[in-house]
Amino acid sequence: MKGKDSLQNDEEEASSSMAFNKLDKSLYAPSWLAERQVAICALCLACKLSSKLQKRLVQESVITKSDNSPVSIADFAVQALVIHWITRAFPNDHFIAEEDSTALRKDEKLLKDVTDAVNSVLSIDEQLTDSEVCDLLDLGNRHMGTNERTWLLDPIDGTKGFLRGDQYCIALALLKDGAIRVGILGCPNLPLASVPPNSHKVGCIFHAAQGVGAFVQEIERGAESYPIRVSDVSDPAWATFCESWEPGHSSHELSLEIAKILGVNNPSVRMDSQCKYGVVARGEASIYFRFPKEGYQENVWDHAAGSIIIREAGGMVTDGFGQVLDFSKGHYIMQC
Ligand SMILES: Nc1ncnc2c1ncn2[C@@H]1O[C@H](COP(=O)(O)O)[C@@H](OP(=O)(O)O)[C@H]1O
Ligand SMILES: [Mg+2]
Ligand SMILES: [Mg+2]
Ligand SMILES: [Mg+2]
Repeated sequence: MKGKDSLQNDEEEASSSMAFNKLDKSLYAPSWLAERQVAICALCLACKLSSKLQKRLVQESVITKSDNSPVSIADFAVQALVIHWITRAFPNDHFIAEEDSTALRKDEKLLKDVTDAVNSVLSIDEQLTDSEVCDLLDLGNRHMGTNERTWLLDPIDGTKGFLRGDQYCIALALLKDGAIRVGILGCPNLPLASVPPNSHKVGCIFHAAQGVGAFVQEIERGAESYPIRVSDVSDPAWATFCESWEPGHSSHELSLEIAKILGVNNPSVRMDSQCKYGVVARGEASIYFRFPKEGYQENVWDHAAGSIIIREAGGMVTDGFGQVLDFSKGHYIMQC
């Protein structure tokens, strides 16, 4: 079964919509085809790089940031690579990304390792210099205007999982006119699972665009996309919920308490990163609970891509009070 709204079909849809567009602009909904194609290509390459780096992980190359969270060569290298790829196609676009070059500019060896890592997946004529890598990283800190096209990037989401050898993902979303329009999650360690005929394979990319639907595919350029839907379980007794692996990121006690009140019988699925959104979007779990400590402000790049994938798969993402999330105010998520 191939998705009715897969990337290939979008091409025809987009060209016929162009004619339609001339008649009535207000009825024309863009399918963000070029953005999705470029972003999927970027994440295919980035997943290849992160998988390589996860296999030869050297703990000494892990730095602790000012908020006590870890960052590795992979976080820097993937951010530079993805921004390089997106900027080539869309040179005027802006970025809000998790990392910057501060640590690398102070450590020659670390910078060289990061540049070597990025160049290991680029062709000979595309090789980047140390200074280009730093500049690309810092494009992630450009402030946006209200209507600018802005990509929200988490180069390695779930860095703790990545360092443990577990789940992590690369998360990219496009914000335009105050709303998330496109979301892509590259999940190199997540099985394709329920997607025949590739169910034995590990590694998948979830992607969605506003009004187009949500899909999953193998981590391969041009791979076929399959539509996904959230679970249709309506009785909480049959529901499965997922939550962070790290108890410091989300209270396991509180989610257990709420699950009991709802009458959920199944044990929780604990997993790092926005892979949880992917698992819910394809119906393998019904709920994702996240209860950080009081005062913690969630970053836009930790939820933007996952949110649109859930919404396009027929689900809902809100804060604890049922309010829709606002990704348009800078680094932090606000309530609408
Ligand atoms: N005290 C805290 N509470 C909630 N989230 C936190 C946190 N400290 C870090 N995080 C965020 O949790 C993300 C990982 O989510 P999860 O627990 O679902 O794997 C981290 O992303 P990074 O790994 O990109 O830094 C980080 O942004
Ligand atoms: Mg981090
Ligand atoms: Mg993150
Ligand atoms: Mg990160």
